[in-house]
Amino acid sequence: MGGCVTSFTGAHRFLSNFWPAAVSLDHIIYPTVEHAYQAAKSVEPAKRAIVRMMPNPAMARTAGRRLGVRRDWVAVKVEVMRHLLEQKFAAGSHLADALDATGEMLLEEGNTWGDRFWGVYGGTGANTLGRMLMAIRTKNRDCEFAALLG
Ligand SMILES: Nc1nc(O)c(N)c(N[C@@H]2O[C@H](COP(=O)(O)O)[C@@H](O)[C@H]2O)n1
Repeated sequence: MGGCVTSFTGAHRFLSNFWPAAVSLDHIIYPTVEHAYQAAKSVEPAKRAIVRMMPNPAMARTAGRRLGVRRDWVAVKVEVMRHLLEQKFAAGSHLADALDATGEMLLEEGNTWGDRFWGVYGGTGANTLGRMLMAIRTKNRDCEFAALLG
């Protein structure tokens, strides 16, 4: 199955970081990747707790953006995101199955909020989130193949 997912909406909403999925950050569980990613901007447990308690991911994002980021944030944020997404789409989970069902489709978080780092806005962007999801999709398949071979 080729083609392209150009926004994480509708049937592909589960690809968004706003989708409910319990993930762990430093042994604390967060309700969505967005909650955990935004909390990770700070190393202070009290600030992380404020983000974790937000009732929805949009509010977690707003709260996270007000934290003031840790000094190494730019250096670590991609690895933080990868760590969280690997949990969300852990091989064998129903979300991993849904990701696998996207076949060979190009995954792009086309967006209206101007994000050209994680997604694509106005036809351009690094699409870092989409590329990570496609890499996890491939990795999960490789693991499954390796397990079949024993
Ligand atoms: N679904 C969704 N709705 C929005 O309104 C968004 N802004 C996003 N983007 C997500 O925000 C995170 C990046 O936040 P920072 O710019 O680093 O503060 C990342 O998870 C994007 O996917 N998504």
